[in-house]
Amino acid sequence: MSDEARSSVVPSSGAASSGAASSDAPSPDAPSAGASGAAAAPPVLRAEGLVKTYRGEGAPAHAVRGVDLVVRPGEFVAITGPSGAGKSTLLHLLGGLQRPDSGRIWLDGARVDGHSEARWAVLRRRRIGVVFQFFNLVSNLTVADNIELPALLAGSNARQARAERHRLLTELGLEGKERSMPGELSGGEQQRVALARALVNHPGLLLADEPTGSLDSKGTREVMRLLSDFHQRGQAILLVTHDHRLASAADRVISFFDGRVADDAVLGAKTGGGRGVAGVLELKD
Ligand SMILES: Nc1ncnc2c1ncn2[C@@H]1O[C@H](COP(=O)(O)OP(=O)(O)OP(=O)(O)O)[C@@H](O)[C@H]1O
Repeated sequence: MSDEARSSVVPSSGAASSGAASSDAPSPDAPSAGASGAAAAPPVLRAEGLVKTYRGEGAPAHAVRGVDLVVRPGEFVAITGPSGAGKSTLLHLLGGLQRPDSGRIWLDGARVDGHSEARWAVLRRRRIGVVFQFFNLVSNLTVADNIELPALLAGSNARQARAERHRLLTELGLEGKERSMPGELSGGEQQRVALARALVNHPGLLLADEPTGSLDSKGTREVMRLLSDFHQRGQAILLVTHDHRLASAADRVISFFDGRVADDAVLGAKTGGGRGVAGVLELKD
């Protein structure tokens, strides 16, 4: 079906994600070096042939029409595109928050698309951090508890969870807010707490769905600077944003349109490196 034709998300650097993997085993076709320099390391995330159609009362919405995607360790990839293009749906499929109609997903080389809800929940606790536009903090838990809870659930003891929470809050400039409730914080502060919660278990991949979408320009700058800092220290990030200025902080920008990849540009190949937060810092209120 032409509607469901697969759109290759192979980076323009020539790194390959194609080749139908036919088993649950880690895929043998290791990507070649990308512009980000993450040579032959296995992908942190790989997806093939993802399709998602919403079927309700009216006409079906073909949100994702066949997408292949590879994210390498330490890579910062932005997915940008107009409203309704299918960006959030794609991110939700990749994080196991929604199920594809068809297609396959690997995390660190292991097939995961057939996992139960419970196994996906474990993955999101340990190996994939997720941040959303509206923070999704637990409103009746303190900042400290919001961050420590996923660490405890993942098996850290209380001392380790406290130490990790302390390290992250310091790094994120939120010292002294441990006992605050989320509702007592600004939007930018709440998103920083959400980032700490997402990163407390050192996931290989951070999925961020419009993380600055409800922030003013100051909050946006703070959050983008932090994302950039974490990326500089090796964190792989997949950022969904409709804002091209924010996308320019990434190594690679995927333009999504009508459920398909319209373009996949490795910024480093063209410019000698992503712009980092430079474009973001120019944002004005
Ligand atoms: N739960 C749902 N039920 C039915 N249709 C949906 C649902 N969620 C999304 N859609 C439809 O799927 C398509 C893709 O939506 P999606 O939210 O993934 O796009 P998006 O690019 O993230 O948009 P935005 O930038 O506005 O958030 C749209 O046509 C949307 O109306």
